[in-house]
Amino acid sequence: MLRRHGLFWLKTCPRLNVPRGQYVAISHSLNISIINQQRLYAKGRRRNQISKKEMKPLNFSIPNYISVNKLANLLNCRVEKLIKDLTALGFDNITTTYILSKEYVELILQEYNFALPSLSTSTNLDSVYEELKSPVNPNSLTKRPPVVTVMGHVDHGKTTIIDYLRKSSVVAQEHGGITQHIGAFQIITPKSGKRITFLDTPGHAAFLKMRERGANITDIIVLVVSVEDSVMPQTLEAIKHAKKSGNELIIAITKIDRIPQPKERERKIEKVINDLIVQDIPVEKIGGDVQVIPISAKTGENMDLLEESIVLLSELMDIRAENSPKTVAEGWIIESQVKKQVGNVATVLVKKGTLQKGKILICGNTFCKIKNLIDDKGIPISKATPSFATEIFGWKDVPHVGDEVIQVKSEAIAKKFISQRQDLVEVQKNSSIVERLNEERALAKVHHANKDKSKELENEDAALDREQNVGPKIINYIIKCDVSGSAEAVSESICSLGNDEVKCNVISSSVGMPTESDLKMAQITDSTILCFNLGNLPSEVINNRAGIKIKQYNVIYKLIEDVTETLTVNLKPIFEKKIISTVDIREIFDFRLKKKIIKIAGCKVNNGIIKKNSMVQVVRGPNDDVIFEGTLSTLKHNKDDVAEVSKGHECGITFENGFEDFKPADRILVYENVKVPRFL
Ligand SMILES: Nc1nc2c(ncn2[C@@H]2O[C@H](COP(=O)(O)OP(=O)(O)OP(=O)(O)O)[C@@H](O)[C@H]2O)c(=O)[nH]1
Repeated sequence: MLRRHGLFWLKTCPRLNVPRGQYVAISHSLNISIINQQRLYAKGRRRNQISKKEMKPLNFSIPNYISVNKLANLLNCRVEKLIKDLTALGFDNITTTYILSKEYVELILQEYNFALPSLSTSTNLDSVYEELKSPVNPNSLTKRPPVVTVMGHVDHGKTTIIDYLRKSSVVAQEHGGITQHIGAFQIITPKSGKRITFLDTPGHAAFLKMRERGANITDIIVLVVSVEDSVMPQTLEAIKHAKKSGNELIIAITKIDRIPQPKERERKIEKVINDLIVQDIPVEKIGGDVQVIPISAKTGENMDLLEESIVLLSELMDIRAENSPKTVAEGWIIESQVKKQVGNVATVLVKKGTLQKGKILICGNTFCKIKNLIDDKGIPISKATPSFATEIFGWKDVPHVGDEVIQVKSEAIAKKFISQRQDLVEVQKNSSIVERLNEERALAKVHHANKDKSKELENEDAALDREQNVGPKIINYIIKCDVSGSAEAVSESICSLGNDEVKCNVISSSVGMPTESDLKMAQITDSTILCFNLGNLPSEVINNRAGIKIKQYNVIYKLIEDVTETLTVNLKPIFEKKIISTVDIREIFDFRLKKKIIKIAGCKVNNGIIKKNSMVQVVRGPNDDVIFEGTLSTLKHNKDDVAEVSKGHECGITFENGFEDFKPADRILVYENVKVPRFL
């Protein structure tokens, strides 16, 4: 089990058939250990051998998320038993409020011998478009140009190299100087006449972003090191990326023109090489295969050598791809933007197949019917083959840099797959919320356990609820708006409301009517759904069965006012003492009750009324030092017990808990606790 973005990545899961990249929401602190997980799966395998006849039918549908408590209800078993069984299965620190994801519920149900209709599908965000791709046909692979990324420390000369290459290629190809920045460009080497594709800045950014996703769009990295500075922090960073990516490496030692004196130049170049050897770069000097080319991007010295070295290396690498128009085309977005007059455009680096006008591409949450293809010189082209970067017009929305592009047969198919992907995005969003909740609850539980061990015996949920009062009280909201701008504005406005005692927490904010999944999430997180500018809501949303509070607004200040009011109501109450009567103690009487002598305060009510259940303070001296605070035990008029005594009348008083340390001239202040209005 591998950890990934705080979730756990089930690499191989025999029963769920979870593919690489599929993850399930288990919190760090509450995860089931690897050993226990293996135990769970091993049990699962044995369970698979149980005959179908022995299986119990499942009479409910499995929700995406469910608390242990509710699962126990559905299974008609005691929650304590379910927790015990879950612990035996390997779940640590499970509480009744712990939220289980569908995948785990399925495992648990199998453990309980339930016949599941079919196990969760194995699609995830990374693989949702996989089935659109065509398998590689080794027979139709043809050579393609290498794709090169230039990396190195700041100011070491990356841009100057790229500028030199672009300009020289423009001049060489006589395209009249029309150049345009599309994130990648191609050169034709002067000697061998071979093509190389360079990822232009932000090639570096795109490279890193795609590498994060496990994709590798570069074949060769040119590591630029200034002869003057040698290896610097970002050089090390680039070396790290290069090693991790497994890309071939070529070293370009730049700015050699700055050291005209040959011997000094030689010495400096040697130093750079030695510094690289220290970093475990297998340069040719020590018998390795990493070429080192000293260059000047200013004067052009050895630039042709650098280009030819790249060609040579790519020849050795034998870089190939399918380029037939019949192959399903694939590529990567390396730049995207909205252009005036033409709309959404994106530069696609082609990985396989051939891009042509009219073809339909899917990418993230958008798609495109290719209207036009433009090359890096700004010239319209009829097709783009592997390793070419081309600007493509016709996207419905601007695709994201680093996203994969895949050809689809029709717009209908594109829409269908995008909708599937959006569902998965929703599921992923929810799993991270669930994970956060589980973690918060686990932390609260640990806090609770540390603070008061004796509470362990108490009802866990009740104790947990109390502990969750530690820190500010959190009021959860789910925001649904007409447009994303409003969703952001509402979310930002209400997030800033609150103080140390009570705070808003936006569980999610999105565009559109509240969905089934929003309602479920609101139920799990005890959230109110705030709808802004949505018009009439469907009655099944307003009258939802779970009783989730849905509030509707079309004026933002009204929404903020309402949320502020809710927060205010949730502020901890503050009470002030209000004196409603004062009573003088005049004499002390001894009263014999059975064998005990009891002291009675003989008093006179100065103002107001004293009642039997009044809260009082007994005060003494000029500073009204409080010597007792509490309630009365008895209140008598003459010898009779009375409920109250009013102004001007005498009475006999004893106090709760046997307090008798009063003297004549002490005073009794009768008070009420009055709630003080609070504001945020
Ligand atoms: N003399 C000389 N100057 C160079 C050479 N290469 C780059 N320079 C200069 O070095 C400075 C930095 O060069 P850039 O190409 O901007 O460096 P960079 O690595 O792209 O910098 P960042 O984009 O900021 O990371 C500029 O003033 C260039 O003119 C070279 O080969 N010779």
